[in-house]
Amino acid sequence: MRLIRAGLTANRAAALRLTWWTLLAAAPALVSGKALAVAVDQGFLLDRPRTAALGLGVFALSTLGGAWAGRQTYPWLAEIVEPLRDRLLRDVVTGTLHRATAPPDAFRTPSDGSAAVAVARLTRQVEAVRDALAGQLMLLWQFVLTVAAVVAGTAVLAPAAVPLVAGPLLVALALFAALAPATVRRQRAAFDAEEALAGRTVATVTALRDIVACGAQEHARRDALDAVHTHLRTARALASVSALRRLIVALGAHSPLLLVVLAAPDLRERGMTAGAIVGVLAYVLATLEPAVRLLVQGLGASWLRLAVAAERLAEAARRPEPPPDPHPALRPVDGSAALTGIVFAYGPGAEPVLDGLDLTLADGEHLVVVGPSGIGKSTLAAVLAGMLPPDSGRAALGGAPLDRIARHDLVRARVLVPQDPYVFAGTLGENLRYLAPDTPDHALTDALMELGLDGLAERIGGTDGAVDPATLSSGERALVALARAYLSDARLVVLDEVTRHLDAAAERRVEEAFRRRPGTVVTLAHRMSLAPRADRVLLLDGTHPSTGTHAALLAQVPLYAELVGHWGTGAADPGRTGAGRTAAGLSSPGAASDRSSSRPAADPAP
Ligand SMILES: Nc1ncnc2c1ncn2[C@@H]1O[C@H](COP(=O)(O)OP(=O)(O)OP(=O)(O)O)[C@@H](O)[C@H]1O
Repeated sequence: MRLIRAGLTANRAAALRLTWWTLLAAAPALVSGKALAVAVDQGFLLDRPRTAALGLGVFALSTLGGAWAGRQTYPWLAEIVEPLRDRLLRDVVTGTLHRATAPPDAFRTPSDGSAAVAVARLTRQVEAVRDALAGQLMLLWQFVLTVAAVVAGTAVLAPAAVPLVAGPLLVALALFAALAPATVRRQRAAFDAEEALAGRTVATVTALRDIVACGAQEHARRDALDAVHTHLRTARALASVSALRRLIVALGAHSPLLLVVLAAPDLRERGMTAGAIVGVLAYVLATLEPAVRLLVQGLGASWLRLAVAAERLAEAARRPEPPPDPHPALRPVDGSAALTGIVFAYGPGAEPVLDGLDLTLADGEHLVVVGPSGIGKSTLAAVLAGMLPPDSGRAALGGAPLDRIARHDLVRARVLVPQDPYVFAGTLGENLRYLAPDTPDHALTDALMELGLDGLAERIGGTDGAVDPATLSSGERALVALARAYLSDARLVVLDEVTRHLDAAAERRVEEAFRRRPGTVVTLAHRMSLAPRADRVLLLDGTHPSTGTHAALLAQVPLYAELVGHWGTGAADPGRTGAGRTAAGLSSPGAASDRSSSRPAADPAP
């Protein structure tokens, strides 16, 4: 019922059109009595065959018109029923699959053990419910309007006959409504008994050999007979309800006929014409009787079947309550980060790239990560950003463990700009607003100036100008990606060697822009030039990572001094020359205060 009500209110327009066409389809019921009365009173009784034929012709034409109007109701009926069917089907399939995949102890799995079979069976049941629902809805609609037409027609033709027609009808309908709950109960009991009997029979037949082997024939026979008797009892109870339904039809449709015939002399004395009485009889016999019979027997039986089937489908649509999450999601509160004992390897048998790494970052701190090429800087960046889950150890962002942060919160909390940043075809504004769609125009303009993108913006016609990624230089692509990260809400920004695409001046400008922006910045550096200006530097050397200020590392870590020396002498990127890697191999433990431990430790800073 809830589903039907929801369907009708959701599609008011279709419900109104359905009412309109059903009203037209019921029109013959209204016209038929009057047309017959005219044919009798002014045709047959006055010996005017043409008038009689005219009256009968109107009757026939109105019937044809009613049939045509009846045909128009179906598309609107479908408009109401089809969405209901879709919804029911979705709920039932979802509910079944949810229960099938729920933990076995918490929820019952489908009895045949196969969700696919259960879904297929329920889908067929939904189709049956859809058909039954459409039929019942139509029946109910037509009944209400037909009865209204009969009562209105009788009131016009022979007002004194209205109580004779409407009185028994109302009593019959009241009885029908009062009996409905008991009938539903009996129908359900009959359904259950039938299913139990079928189940018992299948079980007995499939276990026949075992039953004979155990000598349990008598027991099996008793069980089967019990099920048969229960089925018989419930079927009889249902049959008695069917008999009552026949009585209701007799009361609602046949007794008015009898009453009008018995009261005919009296009605004649009170001024009713013979034609009017024939008209009322036509209303009762040709219109009211079929309508009541259809309602009580048609609606009665299949509505009950529908109610029981819908009840079962509702049970199938029930979704298991999700078990309470023992680890509810957490949100990062700031841009701080903490890595503790991080071990990460690309594959089960592979040598770990990060092996027991510790690192803590305060909110707002700027860290530069240096080290030879291939040492694990990008891997560290991906672990820090929650893109690579570590094999062991704990990673936290803003006080929340990374694996407890919901995806959408993580996306907002941090941004990683990769070595080869991505620019998509679209306007410059769309590219820059990608992570922060609500950025106002003035903030966009400020960011362009801050990062040195104003030249590009001018060239392509402002932030609404189209960006063609293929025509941008790698430096411009890097700047677009950097500006995108700059405008985001992320409190942790990780820049993976992206500034290598920029010249030293542009790199400095970007660095200063990010200095003014609130939040933590981790820069994986290809040049040592960034290190002296960072709050801290992390040197990855494969076995003994070290952190500290540039000055402290320079003084205490030979590898670091070597890297800076290479840079100072104008050598190419030491990481890429391989000099760093060699130096890493040569460096001795204990060179810096936090390198003395045998366990690699990036914290604390000296
Ligand atoms: N997807 C991957 N699958 C397997 N091994 C990988 C993968 N990505 C990186 N590696 C290996 O992990 C190690 C660390 O790589 P990573 O890219 O983190 O180093 P890096 O210090 O960032 O290097 P570079 O400075 O050259 O970017 C390297 O030996 C690399 O070959």
